[in-house]
Amino acid sequence: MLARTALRSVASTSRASAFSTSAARLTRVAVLGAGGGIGQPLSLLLKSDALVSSLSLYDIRGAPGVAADVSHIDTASEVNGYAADKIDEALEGAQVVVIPAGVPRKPGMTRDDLFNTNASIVRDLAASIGRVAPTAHILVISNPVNSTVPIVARTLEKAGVFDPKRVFGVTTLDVVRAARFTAGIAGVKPEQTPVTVVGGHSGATIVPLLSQNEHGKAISGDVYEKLVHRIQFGGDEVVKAKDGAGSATLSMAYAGAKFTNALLRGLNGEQGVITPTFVRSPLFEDKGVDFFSSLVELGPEGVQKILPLGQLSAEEQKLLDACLPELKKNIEKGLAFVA
Ligand SMILES: NC(=O)C1=CN([C@@H]2O[C@H](COP(=O)(O)OP(=O)(O)OC[C@H]3O[C@@H](n4cnc5c(N)ncnc54)[C@H](O)[C@@H]3O)[C@@H](O)[C@H]2O)C=CC1
Ligand SMILES: O=C([O-])CC(=O)C(=O)O
Repeated sequence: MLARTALRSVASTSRASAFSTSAARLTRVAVLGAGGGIGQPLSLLLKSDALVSSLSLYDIRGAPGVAADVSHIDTASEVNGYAADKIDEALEGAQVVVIPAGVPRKPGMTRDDLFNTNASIVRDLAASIGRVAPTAHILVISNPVNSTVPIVARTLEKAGVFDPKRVFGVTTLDVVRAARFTAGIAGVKPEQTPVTVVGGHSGATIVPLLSQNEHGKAISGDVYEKLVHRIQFGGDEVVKAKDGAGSATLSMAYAGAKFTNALLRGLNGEQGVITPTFVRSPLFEDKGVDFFSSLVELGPEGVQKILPLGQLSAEEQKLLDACLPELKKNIEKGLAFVA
């Protein structure tokens, strides 16, 4: 029952461009890293979201140009661009802050290899948010997500403004890939194969719960193994194809806009907005894993309810067992960086 309701709700978040306008509390959204490969198309998609009333685009390079460009689009929201020394102005009044700032992978690198560069970028941005927009909802895209989300949480905690209902790691691209790849195998439309993906956002920490979808459940043996591997390592596929020019940007912008729209609908009081996201979570606290991605119901204050995983197959239990120790290490690395 839970699984069925949850899957219907995930499917309901799949209309990234069918942005609802009714009874909307309009929202000021800031994008930090708006000049980058993800930031630019994400800003474009957010300009098309009727729930966004004001878009604040910030980057250490190029944000005013992106803002001027995007601002010509004929939707009602206002757009402003902010250069490197204008972080405070960019964050002023922001209710939602999306962070795709930081370096992407090159072939041969793991997401964890980005830690040395991206940890301090994310920590410093989180400190600015804590100071200027302490009640904003923060959506972290920058990798390694398994560590950058704990970095944001601990930085806000140190500033005395951490609210676990308002900090999210964006794992939507794993959900998008899982639906797409499963549909391809099943020969149906991706709307028919919503897959809940839990855990974290890198390799073995990505755990797709294929058994909870009727089409996913029918996939077994070698095809199942290959599908799980493709969902877990979909990012590598893009990194390899881009051959040194970066990682997923367009599909990530789509996923980022989709998650932002889900959050905005929840903030606006829409009922039953449920999607996986990486949050401070009690689900595996007893195993020392304080952040975990699972289905989360989004509401007027952000995280409204963290849902249990539901029934797992024997294969999924094995994947989860492999996920938890690696995720724990990634989380501890992030927390230790701030401490
Ligand atoms: N969560 C997910 O599923 C995914 C996460 N990513 C991650 O997103 C991040 C960004 O990727 P891309 O956009 O492809 O990289 P990019 O290099 O094209 O863009 C990053 C942007 O961040 C800006 N930046 C760097 N330091 C900054 C700071 N202190 N303040 C504001 N802006 C700053 C850069 O000037 C650049 O414009 C990477 O860490 C990548 O690994 C990428 C794909 C999926
Ligand atoms: O693979 C990467 O480095 C970017 C990413 O997180 C993804 O595409 O899932």
